[in-house]
Amino acid sequence: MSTSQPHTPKMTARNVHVHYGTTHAIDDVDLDLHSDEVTALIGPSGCGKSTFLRCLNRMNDSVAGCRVTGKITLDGVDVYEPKIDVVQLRARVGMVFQKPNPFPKSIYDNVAYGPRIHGLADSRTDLDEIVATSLDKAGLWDEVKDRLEQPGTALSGGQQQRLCIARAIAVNPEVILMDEPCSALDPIATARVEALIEELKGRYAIAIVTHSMQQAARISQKTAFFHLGVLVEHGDTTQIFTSPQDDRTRDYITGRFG
Ligand SMILES: Nc1ncnc2c1ncn2[C@@H]1O[C@H](COP(=O)(O)OP(=O)(O)OP(=O)(O)O)[C@@H](O)[C@H]1O
Repeated sequence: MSTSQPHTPKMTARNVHVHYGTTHAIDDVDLDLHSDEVTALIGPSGCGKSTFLRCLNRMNDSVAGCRVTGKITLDGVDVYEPKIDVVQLRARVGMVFQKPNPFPKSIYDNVAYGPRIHGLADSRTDLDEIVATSLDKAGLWDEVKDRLEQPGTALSGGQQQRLCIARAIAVNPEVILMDEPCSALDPIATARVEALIEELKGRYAIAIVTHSMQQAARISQKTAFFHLGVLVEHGDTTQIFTSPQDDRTRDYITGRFG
């Protein structure tokens, strides 16, 4: 659960640069993520949105040739310090991907997997409770409660994405990173996931990469516009969409490029 004061950022990024070999993918980015807030990361293809998102829970660690410099903190602690346990970090800073990726296991075991490896349940009853609560928070419980032993992969795409969100929630994250979570979903499933993000924002700091300006405007309180690896502009979503300060932001949100 959040330990930050409301005005204290949950996560901070300062002077963050990312290189893939000789490609400078992120160039001196500063950004804060706050609890109780959704931050949308927008910008044209290849501008570095996913790269930046993946730095926040060190998903880039395993990418060959990727080098991250600068400082990223969670509750004031540098997440790149050698003492940081990356498995614990990724439980605190969970991730939901573009394509729903349930494990080839039952619905129950998909959600129970994290709590089991992190020792969060003392008994089967505890585990049952965590699974039920997580599925409920993810808005999926009523649809699956009578078929928890069926494979997660047998659900619809939208249900699978909500299962992946339940899986992230099950280990009590403080931050949830979402990389285009609705791009593989139809409009109805998208609306359900957006409604879920709206409900979840009271409990977690959420950062979401999206190509949809409408989605960013609907679900986020803060918007960060990236271009060629640079964070061009960041602020209240309403301000970014109604009175952007930079011509590049204005051109992008009005559809002149991207
Ligand atoms: N694994 C990788 N190896 C080498 N270069 C990479 C790798 N991943 C991304 N890049 C490069 O880093 C830059 C930023 O890519 P990134 O995927 O972060 O952009 P993006 O804004 O998320 O794009 P999109 O909206 O198309 O998903 C691009 O130039 C891309 O080619």
